[in-house]
Amino acid sequence: MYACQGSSQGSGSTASSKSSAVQRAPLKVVVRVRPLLGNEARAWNTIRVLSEQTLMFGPKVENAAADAWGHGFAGDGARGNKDLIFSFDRVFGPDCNNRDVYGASIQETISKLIDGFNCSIFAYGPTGSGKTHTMLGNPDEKGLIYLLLSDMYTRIQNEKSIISFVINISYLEVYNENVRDLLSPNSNCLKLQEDGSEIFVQGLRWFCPSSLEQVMLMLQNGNSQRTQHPTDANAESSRSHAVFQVRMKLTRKDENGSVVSKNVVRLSMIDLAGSERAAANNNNAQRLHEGANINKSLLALGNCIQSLAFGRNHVPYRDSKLTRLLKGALGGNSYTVMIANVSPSNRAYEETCNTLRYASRAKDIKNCIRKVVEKPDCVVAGLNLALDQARRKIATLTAEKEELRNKILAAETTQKDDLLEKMETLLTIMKDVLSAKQAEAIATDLAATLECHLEEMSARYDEKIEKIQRLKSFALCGDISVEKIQEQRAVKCASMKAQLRAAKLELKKANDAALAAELDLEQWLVENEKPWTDLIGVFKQLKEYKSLSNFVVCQVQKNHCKSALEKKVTEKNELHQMSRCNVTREMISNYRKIQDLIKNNHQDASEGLQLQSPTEQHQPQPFSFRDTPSYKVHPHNQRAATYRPHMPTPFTLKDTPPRSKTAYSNCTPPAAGSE
Ligand SMILES: Nc1ncnc2c1ncn2[C@@H]1O[C@H](COP(=O)(O)OP(=O)(O)OP(=O)(O)O)[C@@H](O)[C@H]1O
Repeated sequence: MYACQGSSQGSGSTASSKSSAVQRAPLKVVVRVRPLLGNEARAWNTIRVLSEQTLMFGPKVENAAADAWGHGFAGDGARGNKDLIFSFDRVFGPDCNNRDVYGASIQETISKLIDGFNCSIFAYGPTGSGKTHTMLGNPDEKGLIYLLLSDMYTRIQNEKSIISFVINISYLEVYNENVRDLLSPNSNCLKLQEDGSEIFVQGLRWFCPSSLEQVMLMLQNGNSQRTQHPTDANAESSRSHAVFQVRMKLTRKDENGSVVSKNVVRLSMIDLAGSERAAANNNNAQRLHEGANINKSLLALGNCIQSLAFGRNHVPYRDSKLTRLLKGALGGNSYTVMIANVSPSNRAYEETCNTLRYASRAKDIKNCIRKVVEKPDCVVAGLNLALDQARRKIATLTAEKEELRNKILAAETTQKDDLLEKMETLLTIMKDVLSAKQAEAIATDLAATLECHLEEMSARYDEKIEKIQRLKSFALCGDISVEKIQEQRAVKCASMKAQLRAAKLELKKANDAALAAELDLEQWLVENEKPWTDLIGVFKQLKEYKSLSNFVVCQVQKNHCKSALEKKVTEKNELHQMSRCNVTREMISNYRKIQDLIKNNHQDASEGLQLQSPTEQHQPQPFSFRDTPSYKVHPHNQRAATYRPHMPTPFTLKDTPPRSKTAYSNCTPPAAGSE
């Protein structure tokens, strides 16, 4: 709705502007006496308006005739009989409305603004005296701000052929010595910055409304943000000082359209918080704190007014945020109107008296006003402003950059998580595919087995049928039993077929599942081409690792075989060794048996045939293994004298050649274990 200017520039649009001609302009001070309100029916009236410029405060008894509204005067009270006469630029009695006040004291500020002068209007007075009623009004009675802006827009419309206007507005409040932007309620407390004689509010937003309606809407929004709390004197008491500012850039052109002059003027409209007695706050801690701050700032304002009125060199503007903000309006370059609002009720006796005294003193303040003409050296102000804006933009951009960096970091983390999640999904799909493939393989195997089985069964069945047929033809077997057999076979065959069908169905399901999983995988791969490619890389690597591991396994197996073989050889050798030992042992035993036999034969011969004693007749040849039948002297190796038994054939007696009895008589057996 509003074009935001984004400027924090406060009261000093004229920072580097040069004055054309300096004029001494006294503060215009008007007093407005509000009527006694419904709840003040029994109150005494402390003010009597004498003329358009004078009033009497605390009139004496003889002057205390009932006023036009039938109220008596406080002349006969303890604090009466003062008969103080005050004169001001204008006095508005209780019968005057906002339009009267506007027409007689404010309307002329429009001409001053368009002529190039800064203007300030502020409402001053105790709580419940009618400041807000005067400045803002209500739906039935528009306030001075509305009336002034409304006239200004009409004037702008009338003069747009010769003057072009650019209007910016801002609205702030000073509450408990903190400055808040009422048009950006979420903003923090704002800081005041001084640039020479001018005051800037850092971070204050300026808006560019396109119509009077927009201005009033913004004003309304700002008012809704303003701090208000009920007090004894006012149910809707404003507990802050509100400053509404309008900055106008005026560009005058001649009949040819050439720029004649440029002015940047400022109109400040201030609704001050009302002073009050601490006792009137019912001892509420927050209200007391507020009241103390309000009173402190109003006291600082009173001191500034006093210093300015007495022409002192030092004006204590820095004593409060309010006086710092009003520096331009009080004693500075501004045509200023002070509206002192007072209540005629004797309940506000002290406050009214003080207000009238300060207002009277303020009349002596003379501001130095000069036309604010935008000249080349004003460019410096513009540049300062631009610099200020650029700095703020840099700060904003830096903050945005930081925010973006954080967002990118967060996004990266999320993407990583996403990728991991996708990988997990892929793994799950792959597992599904694998199990589907395995199920398919099992089902295929089962189907093949069943088919084979069925074929085999069918063949056997056919065979049996044939056999039965044959038996039927030749044997006694009746038709009925053959039929039964056939029936049983058919049942078995049907069950086998059913099994086959079920297996085929399983196979189909497995196929479908595999297909679906493959499709899922394909889709996933399309969606996640990159992680898939990466995965393929991983799989390739895995394949390489697998072939490597196969190779290692082969090597291990080979080694294993080798060691098994070696073990077998060792076993064989051991067996061989054992069998050799056995043979030797058998040979020895055989040899002994032969010796015994020879002995026996020899005895028999000696007894029966009267043979010569072998010792006498035949010296037996010493036993040599050459005599054994297994000994073979190779014709080409006559020198070989080593006994090499023919291992598989055990040595037996029947293999020994017939020999003379004496030949064995003195034989000695070979040592056990020798070859
Ligand atoms: N001229 C007037 N005519 C009729 N009623 C008035 C007039 N001035 C003030 N009032 C009424 O007096 C009451 C107090 O007025 P207002 O809120 O404007 O006081 P105030 O000075 O702004 O007080 P505070 O400082 O506590 O905010 C209101 O109900 C208002 O309607």
